[in-house]
Amino acid sequence: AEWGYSPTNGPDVWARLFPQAGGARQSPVDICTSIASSDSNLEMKKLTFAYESQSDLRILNTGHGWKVEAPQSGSRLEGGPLGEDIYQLEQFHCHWGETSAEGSEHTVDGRAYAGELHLVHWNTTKYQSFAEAAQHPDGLAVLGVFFDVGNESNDEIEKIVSTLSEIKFKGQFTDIPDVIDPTTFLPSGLGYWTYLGSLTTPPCNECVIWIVYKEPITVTEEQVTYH
Ligand SMILES: NS(=O)(=O)c1nccs1
Ligand SMILES: [Zn+2]
Repeated sequence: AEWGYSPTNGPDVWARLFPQAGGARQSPVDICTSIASSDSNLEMKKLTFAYESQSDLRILNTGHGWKVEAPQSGSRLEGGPLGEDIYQLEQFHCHWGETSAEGSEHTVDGRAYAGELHLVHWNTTKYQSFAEAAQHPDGLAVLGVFFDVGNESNDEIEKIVSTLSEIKFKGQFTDIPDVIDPTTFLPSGLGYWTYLGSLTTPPCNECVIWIVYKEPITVTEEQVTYH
């Protein structure tokens, strides 16, 4: 039985097929800004990231959005809530909705954004592979960036969504000819919320250190709704 978002295969029944979905640190969550506490340690150990630019990345229609496979041995995400470990980019993907009124996974004080980009990294200091890292509580680090709908389109996102007409069906993939630099997906304001959570889709492993940026990036309606 394929998991999805309908009443018979959606999040409320995932725990039947994927036991971890019934766990104590499940994502996504609603971020209640009034009870989020600031942590001076995080300010001391700044979160730093370094990405390579890559071309000919493969993009996949996951059936729930798009996913770009982007294993980058030269990338590094470290500091902030990540202790002494170095995390490496594995892939990035997007969650969106039928309309721009909803689509993000995390919400902020009950408010959903039009979509949410996830940059998925794994702990290469402690583990030998993405799959192994996903079995440990500090295995993955995912950067979440909210999409806000506005008048200006995002050029980097355009390079990605312009290929979607070639992969209309689940399981199809194609190459993105353009050079993609993941750094350009990040907002200018680097304030973030962080918490210990899980993969937001099955198998919902409780292995993710979440880092959700406060500032959304702006995209156009077309860039964040599937037709
Ligand atoms: N949406 S997520 O980044 O938590 C994720 N789920 C499965 C692999 S990566
Ligand atoms: Zn995701």
